[in-house]
Amino acid sequence: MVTPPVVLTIAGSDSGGGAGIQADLKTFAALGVFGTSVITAITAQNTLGVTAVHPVPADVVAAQLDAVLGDLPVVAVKVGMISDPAVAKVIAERAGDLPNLVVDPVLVATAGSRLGEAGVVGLLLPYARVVTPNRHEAGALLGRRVETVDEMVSAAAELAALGPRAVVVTGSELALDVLHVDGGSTLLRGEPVATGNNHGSGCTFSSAIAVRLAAGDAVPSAVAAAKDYVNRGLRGGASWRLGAGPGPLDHFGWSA
Ligand SMILES: Nc1ncnc2c1ncn2[C@@H]1O[C@H](COP(=O)(O)OP(=O)(O)OP(=O)(O)O)[C@@H](O)[C@H]1O
Ligand SMILES: Cc1ncc(CO)c(N)n1
Repeated sequence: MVTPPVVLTIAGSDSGGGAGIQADLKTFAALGVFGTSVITAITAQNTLGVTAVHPVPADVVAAQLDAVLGDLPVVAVKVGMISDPAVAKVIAERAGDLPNLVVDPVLVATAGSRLGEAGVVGLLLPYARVVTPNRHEAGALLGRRVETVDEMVSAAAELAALGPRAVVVTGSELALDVLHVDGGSTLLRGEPVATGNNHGSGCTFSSAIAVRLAAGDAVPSAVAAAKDYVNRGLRGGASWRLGAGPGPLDHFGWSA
């Protein structure tokens, strides 16, 4: 086999396996890249919720980053859960070594637990090639409500003005996302999937974007491919039962 591209996720661990680092590494494996990981926090979590969060100290995050970047040829990076400003600073200081940086603002888990702060995630926006908030996260970053499609369009443009080269405000169950890139906005319409199993959809989406950027795609085609991959994962997992709450996606096409 030829040497695969190396992609890095900097994120929190979800013990339930559906979101966070676990969703990211599954996405990387499914899409044919070699996944590496820097863990920012350990969460005790399942499909019903989060029962404990243990942040990893900033110096240990820095050591993980240096270990990966000092040895492996990372070509794209996804950032998920960051709850500590000192960890955001460690990442920002190494931004020059983090190509194709996709930042997924993780603020609240599906079941309602707080996992991050808008003020901390905001520190990373200037370094991002792509930022992928859902409507709620976009609203938290801007300090107002973002609900309608018009509000998603203006939020994407305002977030782009904070420094990232592109912004995707995702519409969750609407399957309608707004992409802002190169000064213009595009509506991305997907096929809505009727499913309760959406735990980790945002993690999967941002990781899949990083994979396509690693392959050299421009942002619009990377985002379109990621949206398609998430849609297949949601459809595949729509009728399985993994846990009593919102379950994970089918990352590997097992249900196809
Ligand atoms: N039920 C659905 N049917 C079709 N597409 C969906 C559905 N739910 C989410 N998506 C798509 O999945 C992608 C991820 O966006 P989503 O808004 O779910 O992320 P998120 O809310 O950040 O996820 P998370 O719950 O992991 O935080 C987007 O392209 C969105 O349109
Ligand atoms: C660790 C972690 N990261 C991200 C999310 C968002 O889905 C989650 N629930 N848990």
